[in-house]
Amino acid sequence: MWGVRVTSETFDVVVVGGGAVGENAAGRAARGGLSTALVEADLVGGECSYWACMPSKALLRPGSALAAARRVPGVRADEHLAAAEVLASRDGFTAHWNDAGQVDWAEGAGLTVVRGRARLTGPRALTVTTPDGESRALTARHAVVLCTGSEPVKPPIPGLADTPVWTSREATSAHEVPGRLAVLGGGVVGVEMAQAWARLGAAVTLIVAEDRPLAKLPDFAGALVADGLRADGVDIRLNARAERVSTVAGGVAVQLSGGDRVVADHLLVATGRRPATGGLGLEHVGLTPGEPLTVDDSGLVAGVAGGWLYAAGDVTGRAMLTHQGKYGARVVGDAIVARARGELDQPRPWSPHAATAYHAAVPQVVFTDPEVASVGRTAEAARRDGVRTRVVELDIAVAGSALHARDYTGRASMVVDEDRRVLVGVTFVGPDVAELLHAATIAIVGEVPLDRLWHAVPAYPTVSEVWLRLLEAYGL
Ligand SMILES: Cc1cc2nc3c(=O)[nH]c(=O)nc-3n(C[C@H](O)[C@H](O)[C@H](O)COP(=O)(O)OP(=O)(O)OC[C@H]3O[C@@H](n4cnc5c(N)ncnc54)[C@H](O)[C@@H]3O)c2cc1C
Ligand SMILES: NC(=O)c1ccc[n+]([C@@H]2O[C@H](COP(=O)([O-])OP(=O)(O)OC[C@H]3O[C@@H](n4cnc5c(N)ncnc54)[C@H](O)[C@@H]3O)[C@@H](O)[C@H]2O)c1
Repeated sequence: MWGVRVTSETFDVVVVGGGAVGENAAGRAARGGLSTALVEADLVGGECSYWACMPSKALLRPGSALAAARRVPGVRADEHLAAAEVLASRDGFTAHWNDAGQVDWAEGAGLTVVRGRARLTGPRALTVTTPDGESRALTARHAVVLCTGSEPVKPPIPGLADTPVWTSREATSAHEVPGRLAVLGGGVVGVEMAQAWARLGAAVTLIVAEDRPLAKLPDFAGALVADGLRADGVDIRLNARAERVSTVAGGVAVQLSGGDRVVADHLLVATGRRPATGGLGLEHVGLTPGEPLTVDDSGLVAGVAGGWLYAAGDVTGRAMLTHQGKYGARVVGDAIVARARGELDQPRPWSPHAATAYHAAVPQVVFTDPEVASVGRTAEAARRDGVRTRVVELDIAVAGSALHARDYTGRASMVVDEDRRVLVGVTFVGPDVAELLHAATIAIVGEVPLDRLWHAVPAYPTVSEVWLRLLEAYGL
């Protein structure tokens, strides 16, 4: 092409997308001795580091700590959050949106970092358009791994497309506390950001389409989180449908069905995400742009012959969580190395080359106050899978919880596969329950029989004694 310099390079593996997931896939491939390029269009580290997990938790943690202190008898925690310092601390956690540290890590791990936007041009072949407009043709001897993440979905609400709104990027990187913030969507982003900004001083209205926030989780989770948000002054509109969004003087207005109108300085649209598969050249390898990439448990993309195209993370549409995507990426990287050595055909479930946990035990924490920590299947999902279930559900009321906080309010449930007498799902809701979760993940992945779990004695007086209460309530 006139005026455009084209260079051509070959690597064993080319990973497209340098988010947490791409970094892990590339890191494992390089560790296995394969020459590996990591192509990133924006910041190495991706969404999680700069506009998602890290900044959102940096915004939430000070409020959780202050609320926790206030719940302990005898602690005088009269102070308010120092918003400017919280925002400055958040800026530190995002390294001020500078990826030099992560590029250093990648190069230290032996990766070649390629800056630019990649698209497939055919089997094992890509073109990268660099920030200065040059084209680099990359060829992969063994594998291309797509780790391009996800993008926010905006529902087709009249006026929304023409109104400037916040996505999670603005909500996690804003440098001022808004006076009034409206949040559309009662999912994980919606509840976390509603609480973070409410505790930093914003007047927050949360617009929820269902009868409770977090509607994908067991009922009690959404109910307890709604109580927590209301205690922070969040105005929650349940069963609310946004009919029109418009710009008004000084902000944004959301017209709700039933006649109510919410006016705010900013509107955060938090109505879900979809895999980012547009503009990737998928049509050149027989796939449909815009659709999620369906993968097998070793990460191989379905519908592509030759066993060279892999994907991991949000782009697959499987659980959109950093830890889960990184797990899938480790599996992909190791599977590519094993296949390059001729050591792998079909991976066995639970082997290092099969991301089997996706089917059984995906852990997630919603970092609100109270926290929601869940792993495995809900009772409904297990029943849909044909599992004969029994659910045990109770309040978290043990010596450890009483000591942990005055009027500790929390609830726990476990879903038991009655035929195998093992756990298939566990949910905890309450202050600081996040760290209880890994025990549940281990019990589910290990398929620990309840009769053996009975011998895992929780220390006294910890909140973990709720495990004992759950097993007693089951009948042990
Ligand atoms: C507000 C918010 C909070 C969250 N909090 C948590 C949390 O606490 N815990 C948790 O587990 N998960 C959390 N998540 C989810 C988590 O952020 C994602 O699951 C995770 O970032 C997915 O990682 P990824 O590498 O697949 O995608 P991404 O992080 O999106 O990375 C994809 C990368 O690919 C690059 N890219 C895309 N297309 C191209 C191309 N053609 N060429 C080159 N590069 C390209 C992008 O620039 C990007 O850097 C949160 C999400 C949001 C929105
Ligand atoms: N702590 C964490 O692990 C964490 C935190 C934030 C985000 N995430 C991940 O990021 C992804 C995206 O999060 P999210 O909250 O955007 O998606 P989500 O799918 O969790 O929730 C989207 C919400 O928007 C609602 N919604 C959709 N259309 C609507 C409309 N027209 N009007 C009103 N409400 C509408 C849905 O009912 C749902 O409650 C999720 O997969 C989540 O797991 C994880």
